Amino acid sequence: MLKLSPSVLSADFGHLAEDIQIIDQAGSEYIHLDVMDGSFVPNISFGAPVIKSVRPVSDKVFDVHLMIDEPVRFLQDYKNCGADIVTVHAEACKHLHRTIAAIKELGMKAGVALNPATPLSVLDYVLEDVDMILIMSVNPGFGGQKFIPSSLRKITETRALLNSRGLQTDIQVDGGVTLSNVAEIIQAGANVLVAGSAVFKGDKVENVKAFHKIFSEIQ
Ligand SMILES: O=C(CO)[C@H](O)[C@H](O)COP(=O)(O)O
Repeated sequence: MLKLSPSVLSADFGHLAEDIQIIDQAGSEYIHLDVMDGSFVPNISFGAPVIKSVRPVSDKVFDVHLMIDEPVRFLQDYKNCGADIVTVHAEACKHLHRTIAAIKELGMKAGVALNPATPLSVLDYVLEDVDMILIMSVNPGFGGQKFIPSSLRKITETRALLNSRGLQTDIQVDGGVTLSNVAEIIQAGANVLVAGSAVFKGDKVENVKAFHKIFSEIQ
């Protein structure tokens, strides 16, 4: 099933709770929360206290993308603030296998994100343990960037690898996803689509509906 995960990085932080309620009521399946530490990525966003403060406004899946160094240090905080899925970057973990196991031991789903230059092969020995693979289609740190075209081949190769092992793991794509390119991203094999500016710029409800219209034409 195709799922839309609007990235609140592009929301109005002064009205974050209201913006989350709007995209929830418009039908978004997930809420994507981008945590940035100013070290792993060149930007700082928000952390567990902010997520905890907006958790009561929505029952949707809180899909937390940790763009932070050594995220294993903070997993308990993300469990406590109500994260359902925690995605860590392969590049940010000294011990990726241990970090995935720790996320699952806390009762959350484990995602692993790959930056545009990171090969799929880093997942070879953890593939069976991962609930979601996040293919970054921009260099992480900022919203509103352009989709990197080589990401399409990476998505195709990820789906082929999963199929070859009989796995139906979710493939999430994040960065530069728009109403114009989402169909080809899905056709390449993605099923969880993150969109920041394409949802929050303009009419949020109409934008969510427009993504879902495309999803229904493909499904
Ligand atoms: O992880 C991110 C940036 O690191 C954001 O989720 C992503 O960039 C979404 O923004 P947009 O859809 O505007 O590209």
